[in-house]
Amino acid sequence: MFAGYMSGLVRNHPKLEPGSRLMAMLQPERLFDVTLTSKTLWNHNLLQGVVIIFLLILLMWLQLVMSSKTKALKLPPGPRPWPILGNIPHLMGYLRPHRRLMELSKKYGPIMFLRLGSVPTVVTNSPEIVREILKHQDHIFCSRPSSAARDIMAYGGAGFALSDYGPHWRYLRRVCIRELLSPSRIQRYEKDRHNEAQLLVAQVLDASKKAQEVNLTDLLTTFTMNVATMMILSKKYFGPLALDGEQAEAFKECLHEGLKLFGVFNIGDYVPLLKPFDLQGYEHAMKQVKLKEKRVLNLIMREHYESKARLRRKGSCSGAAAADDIESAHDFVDVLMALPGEDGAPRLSDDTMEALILELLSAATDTTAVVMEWTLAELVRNPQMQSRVQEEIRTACDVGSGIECLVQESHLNELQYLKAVLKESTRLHPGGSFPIPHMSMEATKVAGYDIPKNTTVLINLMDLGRNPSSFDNPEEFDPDRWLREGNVELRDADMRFIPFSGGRRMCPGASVAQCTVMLVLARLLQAFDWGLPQGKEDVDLNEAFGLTFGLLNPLKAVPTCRLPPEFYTSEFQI
Ligand code: HEM
Repeated sequence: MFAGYMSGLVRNHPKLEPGSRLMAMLQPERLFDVTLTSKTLWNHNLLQGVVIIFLLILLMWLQLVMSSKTKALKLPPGPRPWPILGNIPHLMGYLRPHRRLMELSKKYGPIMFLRLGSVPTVVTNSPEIVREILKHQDHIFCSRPSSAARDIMAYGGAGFALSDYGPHWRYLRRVCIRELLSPSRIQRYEKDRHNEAQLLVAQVLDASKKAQEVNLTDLLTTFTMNVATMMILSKKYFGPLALDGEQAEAFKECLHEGLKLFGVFNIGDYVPLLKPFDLQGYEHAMKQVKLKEKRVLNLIMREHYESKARLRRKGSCSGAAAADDIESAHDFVDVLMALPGEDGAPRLSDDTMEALILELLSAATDTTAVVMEWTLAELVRNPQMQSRVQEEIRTACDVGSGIECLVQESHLNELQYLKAVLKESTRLHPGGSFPIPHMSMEATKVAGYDIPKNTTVLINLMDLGRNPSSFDNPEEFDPDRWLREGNVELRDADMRFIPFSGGRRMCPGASVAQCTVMLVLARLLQAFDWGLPQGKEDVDLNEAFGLTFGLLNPLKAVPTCRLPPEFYTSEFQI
């Protein structure tokens, strides 16, 4: 969520020294990602320039007043803030700010205080501090900071992933878990996951016939997108057998652009006096995305309203009761529409439903795809581990006489080594750089330090999982460490790594995500041996930086069929 930090600002200057970084930043065309708005502002509007300078002086004065107040507090250690920009210059020029924060944590310790513009921020990489924040003081650290992205693209946080903590969040989260993410609901969509996974295998086979290597990143993203839309909208948008190509393209585009913009560092969120000027042009871009989102979501809502109306007409013609309740809902959107409010009115507004659909799709797709991508990347570079997983699958699926059946969700519990591989992969390569930021709802103390009200909390997931105080040889990919510990489940009670975060804001999609990831990994490994493309000696394990946290370069690998031909064309239905 907090991805993209300063990369958007000084993307072209990764090697600048700290002093020159600031100078580069203060040059308007570099600081503000040359856009139409910035050009207009700086080149043609002297008056606005004067207003900005006046506002900056005002801000400096306000900061002086504020800092005299916070001097009385014992804040966690951190680099000394600059006027107005606070610690923003300490992060500038780094393409991967989570790595820069790892460096700073080495200097300042497990809990670090940064002032990003005017936003107080705590950064941690320590399981003790994480437990303090997400377990013992979860009731204090469970709200979300506001941002232009939330206000513009996410309907002001009308869904629940980005909403402030309170009754609205509680109600929507409960509905989503009950109607979409409970064990019985997850089971209901098993057939869709099975079919999509089988189609993925067929696609790999197809792609491998055309070119030796396969772009797994693309295939996995399409797969997760379809699984999510089938679950939420009962409609498949992408790849073979998909419906409505035009709508799919529009959908893909706005989800993709939206996620990208959620990851940028929008200076107006941190220096509020600059907000009205939209100096980087991000807010303008967000408004454009919002228009696209609205068009797609309105269409989805209209289709659902029309199908409800058709059902109602059919019901009244045949004398049957109108199909307007949760019991007869066809998909999750129907459920949302049927939630009872006061006096028979619908409980949720169209905006709230649209916000929910959007955030569930965004939360479910890229995260799941990148977790699969990293795990496969590790297995491609570790052929012995790959063979061990395949042997485990073969044993679990053995139906006698050396014949293997297709691996199903019912086999997944037996695949302990695959679970350990997945766990180790998410420890080293979490789905995102930080969980969605939390915000303190009142002033408190953590590890003896004062934490002011409205402090944003960033848990550096990669740094946490590689903390040498938690693991021996933390940089090494060693799935056996979990077998030695005797726990291959993704939840770590000590919070030494938290792929799904923890506390009341913990990812509600964790179970369906694990089941989907395990199934796809098992299918792809049962069906194929995966090798490096010709001429490649290793997989490039550099991570991209963004809202989610995939490989910098798409994962390409060479599949070789392992099983008899009929396996690849087996029936889709189970
Ligand atoms: C492997 C895949 C996934 C990973 C790694 C992942 C990870 C996360 C993380 C780290 C958070 C932030 C929690 C926090 O704020 O402390 C989160 C929140 C969330 N996730 Fe996931 N997630 C995954 C899949 C899914 C799926 C499949 C869904 C839904 C179908 C989903 C829905 C959500 C929602 C709605 C939130 C916001 C929760 C709230 O604010 O109360 N996620 N996820």
